[in-house]
Amino acid sequence: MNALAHRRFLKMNGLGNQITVLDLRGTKLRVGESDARAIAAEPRARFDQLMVLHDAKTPGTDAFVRIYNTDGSEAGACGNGTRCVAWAMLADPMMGDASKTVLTLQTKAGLLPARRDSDLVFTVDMGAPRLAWDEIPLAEPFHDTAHFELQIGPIDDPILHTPCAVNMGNPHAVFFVDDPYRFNLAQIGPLLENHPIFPDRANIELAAVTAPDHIVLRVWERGAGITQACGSGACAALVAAVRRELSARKAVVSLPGGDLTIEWRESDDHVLMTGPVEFEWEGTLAPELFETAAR
Ligand SMILES: N[C@@H](CCC[C@H](N)C(=O)O)C(=O)O
Repeated sequence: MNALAHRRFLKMNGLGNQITVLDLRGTKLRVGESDARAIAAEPRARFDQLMVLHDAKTPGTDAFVRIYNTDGSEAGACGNGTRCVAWAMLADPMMGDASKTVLTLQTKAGLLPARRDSDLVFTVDMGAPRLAWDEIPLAEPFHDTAHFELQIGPIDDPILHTPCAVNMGNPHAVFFVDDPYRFNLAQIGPLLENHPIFPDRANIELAAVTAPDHIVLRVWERGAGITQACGSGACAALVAAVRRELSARKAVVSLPGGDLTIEWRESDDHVLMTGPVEFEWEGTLAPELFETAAR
């Protein structure tokens, strides 16, 4: 039997971004790509991102977190998922430590300190954006990653040819448009995500700056498709808007699932994301899940 069978999971969401939290601390268990895909296919455990907690690897951190997309691929950061994990580790009756209000998670992209602001609202320090072409990464050495030319045959709308690239623990390409809702994101998302200029693929953002402190955003997520919200995408959109001199360093980013407040702090270059979480239910992983996936 798959060793993950019968493990408890928490089903949560951050602004409708579907998050499942699985606590494997104190074990040597690991989630493989096919395990992640099997869990994503289970209606009660279904996720856009699976946040898997492992024992901390570094002194001063509370857990090492591996992040999986629905296609089984791994991501370096997940803003909405980090808020959900923070809730689980601070407030869940089984695994939470209610005496604490702050914690630091480590992912393969770095450290993510999180703070509980109120019952269901958390702020995550998403770190400093990485902006050099080879850090995003891009396949070609563009000097100005804030404004580079992207040729894409089947898409003839010139507005979709000049993105701003930002790495927020994962690669993002932000396209500034008049109205994100006028585009067929399901059609253009996969074409842009898999464009050869993005060797690690990319999350695709359509952003409209409606005021210096307000951005309307839709996201096509690498490995997960259209989601109701993407925390790192909201951070990338704000950073891109500042780089293009379109917005202030602090703004509300409105996604289909709701609003995040994002600040790109001048003092240390870090990006702070504040938003809510919602606990939906808990369950245990059924053994049949993995048997079906193995066939
Ligand atoms: N929804 C997330 C981002 C998840 C990772 C992304 N799909 C990737 O593979 O880079 C968020 O809230 O940041």
